[in-house]
Amino acid sequence: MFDSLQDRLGSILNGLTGRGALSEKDVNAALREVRRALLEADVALEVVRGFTDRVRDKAVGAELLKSIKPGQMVVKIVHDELVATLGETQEPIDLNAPAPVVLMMVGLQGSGKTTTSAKIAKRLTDRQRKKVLMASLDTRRPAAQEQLKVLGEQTGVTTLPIIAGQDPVAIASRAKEAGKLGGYDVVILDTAGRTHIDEPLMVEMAEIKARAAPHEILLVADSLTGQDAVNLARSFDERVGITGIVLTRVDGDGRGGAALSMRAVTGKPIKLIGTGEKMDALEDFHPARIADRILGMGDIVSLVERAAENIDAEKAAAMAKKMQSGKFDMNDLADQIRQMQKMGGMGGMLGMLPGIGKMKDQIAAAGLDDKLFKRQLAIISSMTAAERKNPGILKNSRKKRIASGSGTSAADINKLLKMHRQMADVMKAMGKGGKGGGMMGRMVSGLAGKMGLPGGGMGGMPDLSKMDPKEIEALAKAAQGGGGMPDLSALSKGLPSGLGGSGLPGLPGGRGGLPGLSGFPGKKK
Ligand SMILES: Nc1nc2c(ncn2[C@@H]2O[C@H](COP(=O)(O)OP(=O)(O)OP(=O)(O)O)[C@@H](O)[C@H]2O)c(=O)[nH]1
Repeated sequence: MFDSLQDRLGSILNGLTGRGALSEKDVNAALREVRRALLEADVALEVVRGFTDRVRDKAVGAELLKSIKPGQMVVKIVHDELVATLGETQEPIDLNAPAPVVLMMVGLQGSGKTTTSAKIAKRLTDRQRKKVLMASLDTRRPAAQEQLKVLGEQTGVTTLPIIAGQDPVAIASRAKEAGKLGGYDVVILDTAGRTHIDEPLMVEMAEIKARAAPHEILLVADSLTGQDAVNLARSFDERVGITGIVLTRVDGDGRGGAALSMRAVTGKPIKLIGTGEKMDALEDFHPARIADRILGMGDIVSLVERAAENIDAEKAAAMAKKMQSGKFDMNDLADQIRQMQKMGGMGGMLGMLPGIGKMKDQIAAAGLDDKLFKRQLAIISSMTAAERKNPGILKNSRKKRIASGSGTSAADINKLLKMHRQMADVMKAMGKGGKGGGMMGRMVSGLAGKMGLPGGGMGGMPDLSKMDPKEIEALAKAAQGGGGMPDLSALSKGLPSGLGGSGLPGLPGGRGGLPGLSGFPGKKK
């Protein structure tokens, strides 16, 4: 399964992984090969285009991680994009409805509908202890109802007794009624197929749907038919409305085009895959596992994931050092803001402190949420590299340009600059007198810990109780006024007694550059 694609992608990406540097040209050349490989695997053209475009965008803009070669990064990007294309998460059959839950199986003749119905029935019986009733609605092919009966006997699943001459819609009604009366959890309706989609088939499906009110309509499609399977899914969805797809004969499909295109083209999830003729040859469709199988480079993917985690911790440590030396430019400020965003913004950060979680709504209402960070980041990214390094050179005319470039006002820019100046001052002051990285350093490494990264103290939260009260006081004083950051000294008044202060927070302090932490506890009793 996916063998040929695995071989092709493997050799293309292997050619990249060993190299120390990659140019845009290298990436483009590799992506051309990837594109060809996907097309040869019968992946839909529109899916291939979107896929390679997104990989290119991400690969070109990717932040290079120390200890990771650029090619390895590309492998990870391709992997993630495969997972996204396949649908991200596994979607099980949904049985969340009043019993009996009706599953309607639709598809063309010979796609594996009857076999799959029995496989699903067996799985629900064995794994989920469901009481399942199966009914064949195929009155066209003489042996069809008998075939399901035999499979039912084989798997120990009850089938609806056959009444000769009854039409499909009547059988559907009878099955549902029998399901109700017999206390069944699930009723599976195996509908008739055709060699191709035609009007009578669609009319019949619509009538059965109206009568049986199925909770799931699962299209059974043959993986080996590639793009035809995808087009079939689209047509069935338009006419009948499907809720999911079961792809059969995946065991014989070396190309995988249907599996890869289905979700992106139809928007409907592949829920299960058939991997053989035996009754237990049915597997959940896990996008991440399928991507692993297609790419066969699991080691590299997890290597990059680990490195990305470490880099955050390293960044935090480097930031602490920078702050100590007082070299804190607009790039560093942007990094800080991004860190805060990662933590879920001001609300998210405060939510980690005991007793403050409830204030989140007030913080959001006061506009101190992500929007503020976004505005601040927009301002910084509208500056030139030189301005970011040394914001002191910004003239009023440039401020106006930046304001219009970032959709803000000159006042916003002044606030941000003031905030930066004050933060830099505080860092410098703390760096001189500070020990062990200063408060901000500890805060940063504390936050890193909270994110599950190495280097955090006290379960990751900045351990304010161990901090020198003078340090906090100095920071708070220097931080008053200016800037667009919230003044936490006001917030802290609302902290429960154990954390100092009383009464409700007077939100927002608003003028504070850096959060005024004066109200935080100095030492624990
Ligand atoms: N290798 C393999 N064979 C399968 C799979 N699913 C079904 N088959 C085989 O495909 C053949 C046709 O399956 P059926 O279940 O009879 O197909 P159907 O869609 O019900 O066909 P009609 O009843 O004619 O509409 C059978 O021989 C199955 O054993 C699968 O996942 N892998």
